[in-house]
Amino acid sequence: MGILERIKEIEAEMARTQKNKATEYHLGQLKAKLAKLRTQLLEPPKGSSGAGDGFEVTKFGHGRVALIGFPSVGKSTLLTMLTGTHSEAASYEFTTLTCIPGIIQYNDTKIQLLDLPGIIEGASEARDVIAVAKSSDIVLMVLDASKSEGHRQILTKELEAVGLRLNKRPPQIYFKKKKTGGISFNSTLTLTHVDEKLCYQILHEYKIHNAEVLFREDATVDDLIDVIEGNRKYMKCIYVYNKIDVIGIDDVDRLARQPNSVVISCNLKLNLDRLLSKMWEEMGLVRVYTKPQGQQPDFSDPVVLSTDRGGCTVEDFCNHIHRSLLKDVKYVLAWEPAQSTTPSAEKEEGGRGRFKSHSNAPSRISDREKKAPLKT
Ligand SMILES: Nc1nc2c(ncn2[C@@H]2O[C@H](COP(=O)(O)OP(=O)(O)OP(=O)(O)O)[C@@H](O)[C@H]2O)c(=O)[nH]1
Ligand SMILES: [K+]
Ligand SMILES: [Mg+2]
Repeated sequence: MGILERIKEIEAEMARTQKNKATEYHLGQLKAKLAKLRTQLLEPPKGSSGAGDGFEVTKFGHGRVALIGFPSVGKSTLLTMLTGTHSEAASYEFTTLTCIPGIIQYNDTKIQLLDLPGIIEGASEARDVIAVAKSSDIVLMVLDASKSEGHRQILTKELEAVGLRLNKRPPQIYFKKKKTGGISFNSTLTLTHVDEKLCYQILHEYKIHNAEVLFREDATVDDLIDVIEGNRKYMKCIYVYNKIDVIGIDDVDRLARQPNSVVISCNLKLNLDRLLSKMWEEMGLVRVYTKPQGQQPDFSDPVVLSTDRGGCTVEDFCNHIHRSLLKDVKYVLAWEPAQSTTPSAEKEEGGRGRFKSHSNAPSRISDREKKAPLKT
């Protein structure tokens, strides 16, 4: 039996098993079996040079955003609107068959936007699409506002099946395999989903007999499996409801109020600016403008750091300029614009912007200070 059939079989068994205290252990075991099979499915076939890079395009700019969605929700139309790069759009499904990159210019930064083929439920060909999604900083899940709201759940489930976790943080479970000593199971609080026996059973399924497990939150079996698998990718996702021009205002209002959601219409160019600002916000990019002594800073060419990738400390900034810079840095003058998205020279010169650190301490900055966060 192939992996896909075995997955189907386990899913069917899970569906017909009633959820209660008595079946809890059996269901947990099935979940672990399923997770193992899905991981196998993601592994490149033996002898190949690694699958999943079929759609890969070169990274460009300060960040990367992938458009994921069912066919014909308007991904290509959106790419064309936001980047000016033409991506064929049409009323038939699977108009887009490959990955098409475009560049969004926003807040003096360049963000790479990737248009991708539509995903359909249960299609393992989605592997290339998902590999590209995993390589990006955030995902825009494009949804058709006029279609079933269930689409969002279906797609989320599809992505979860391949190890993507959207808008979730990694479970607070410490897990370490050991050579000897058996299983040590501990928790810092009362657990309501997982007990020692269930944990042992899951570990047994993975043939792990020596390990340290410490629950720091009331996590579920699924969380425990995610931690054992160790290959999950935690990503931010914005749910983009397109085509609001064809639905009523009450529905628009309801969709707009959902968490992490933005409603838009490509056809009527509605709310695209809101989408861009939300995207920018979620990417956690920080601009640092350098100022030569006695001159105005160049406000068109910032050094762009990311709170999610790499970090935003003085050290990160120095390393960004040149690897050798850090050891020579004696002090740093940093201005922070007060709540302004576009810093103005006047604000800085007038001293109204908050003068942050090290201004009165032109001595060698400590390693700790080099790790101080830059927030601009
Ligand atoms: N009413 C309406 N139609 C739209 C909007 N945006 C896109 N469309 C239409 O939706 C259809 C599909 O658009 P595409 O951009 O090709 O969708 P896609 O998601 O890229 O589709 P695939 O590449 O096939 O997966 C086209 O006929 C578009 O004109 C919108 O805001 N409102
Ligand atoms: K289409
Ligand atoms: Mg398309």
